[in-house]
Formats: sequence, C-alpha cells, structure tokens
Amino acid sequence: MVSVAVKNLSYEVNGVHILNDISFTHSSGLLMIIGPNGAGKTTLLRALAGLVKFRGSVELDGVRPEEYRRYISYVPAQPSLDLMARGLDVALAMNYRPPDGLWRERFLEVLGRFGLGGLANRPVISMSSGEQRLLLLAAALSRDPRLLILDEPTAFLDVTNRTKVIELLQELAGDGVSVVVATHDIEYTAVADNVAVLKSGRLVSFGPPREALSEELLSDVYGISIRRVDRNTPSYMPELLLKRFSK
Ligand SMILES: Nc1ncnc2c1ncn2[C@@H]1O[C@H](COP(=O)(O)OP(=O)(O)OP(=O)(O)O)[C@@H](O)[C@H]1O
Repeated sequence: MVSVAVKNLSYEVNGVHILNDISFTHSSGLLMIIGPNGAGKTTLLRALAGLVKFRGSVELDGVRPEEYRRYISYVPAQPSLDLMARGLDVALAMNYRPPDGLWRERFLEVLGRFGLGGLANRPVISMSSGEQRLLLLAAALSRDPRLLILDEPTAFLDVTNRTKVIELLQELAGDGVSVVVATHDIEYTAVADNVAVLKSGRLVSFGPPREALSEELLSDVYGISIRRVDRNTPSYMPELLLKRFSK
C-alpha cells in the first residue's frame, strides 16, 4: 500500500491561488476527491503525479512523486489521443518503460472484463467516448501501478460500466493498490475509504465518508440543497431528485 502524504500544498499561477495549503494523509485504499467545477481536483491529481511544481510537499511512500513515477499510472480527464492509434498502441505508449513483459495480458484482461477485447485492434477514432475511457483504464492498469490516479474515470460511462469500474477500483484497493480518483459522482463516495472535499482550492473536509460528509457540508460546497439518500448510507444526491417522491 502506498501512503499519500500531502503537507501544506499550495499552487498558484500569476498570483491566483489554485490550491491553498492542503494537508492530508491517505494511508491506503480508495480516495475520492470531489468538489465543484474549478475547485482544484485536476490540479491536485497532477501534483500527486509529480506533474506540476508546487509549494509544500507530497510524499508517496516517503519519496517525492518524481522519484515514484515508475509506479504511478495517471489518466487525465481529457487526454489527447492519436485517433489513428489502435487500442494496443495506446497501452504500449503507456508502457514505454514496462516493469515487466505482462502488460499486454493485463491490458487484455481488463478490456475483457468489460467485453471490449476487440478494442485492442481498433483505431481510437472508431471507439465511442465511453469505450475510450475504458481503454485508458485498461492501459493504465497494464502498467501494474502501485498508485493509480484517475481523473473522471466514470465520465461517459453507462450505469453498468460505472458500477463495474467502481467495483474494479475497490478490488484493486483491496489488493494493495492505492487509488486516487477525482469525480463528480458524489453518490459513489459511499464506497471510498477516504473522501477529500475541495472548494475554491481549499480542502474543506477529509476522511472516511461517514465522517467527512454531511448534508450541510455538501450543500454549502455545491451551493444547492444536497440530501443523504438514507440514514444508513453515506451517499448523497441533489434534493431536487429526492423530494418529488418523498411526500
Ligand atoms: N494555468 C492556469 N492559469 C489560470 N488558471 C488556471 C490554470 N490552471 C488551472 N487554473 C484554474 O484553476 C482552477 C482549478 O482547476 P482544476 O482543473 O484543477 O479544477 P477541477 O476541480 O478539476 O475542475 P473540473 O471539475 O471543472 O474539471 C480553475 O478555475 C482553473 O481555471
């Protein structure tokens, strides 16, 4: 298990504070980062992956992200893909320095879980948006990462594939991979080991979902009324979707 330790992380561009004095420690499992558009989620993921220069420190198992890159798989929300590349080429590009020779088997195995083995030999341009997301997930896992960083991994996915992805991430977390995900799917936070809530570049809450989340906090962060789905589950939805049936 890779522990992710963030201390006093700040990042600014031209005097604008994008991340502000963020500190937390995620010791193991699945961490979900939530927050409104522009809250700083992607920037935080990039800092964890060692892709931006920031103030403060990030330590992955005690070392800086730059020194840990070999063990990290990072999938951005909107990667620029070569449209003529085949699925297998996308995975190969992620494995330019493969840790072992098994990347192809792992790649095909993940695609197979989604019934998408055929993507390996098809050009990206022929794939739907959801298929491209799943291709990237399979490519990221083919590296056998110790730390998996995913920006919006469930975007474009139908409810079946969204659920399968979450199950896969839980499975990986159970197998000792640390998984960090930025997402707008607040209802899925119930399955996270830790949730980080960002608002305007600040960490306003961190911890297991039962402790870190509340109706008050989420309503304040998102600026609309957000309600807990039921008393036993730390899963949340806009009140608009619940109140119609609550009378
Ligand atoms: N180089 C830059 N110059 C100016 N502003 C920037 C720069 N990089 C990021 N920002 C701003 O920082 C804020 C945080 O961006 P970021 O992409 O991290 O947000 P996010 O939480 O991932 O948003 P979304 O949910 O919309 O993807 C945004 O307001 C963005 O416009």
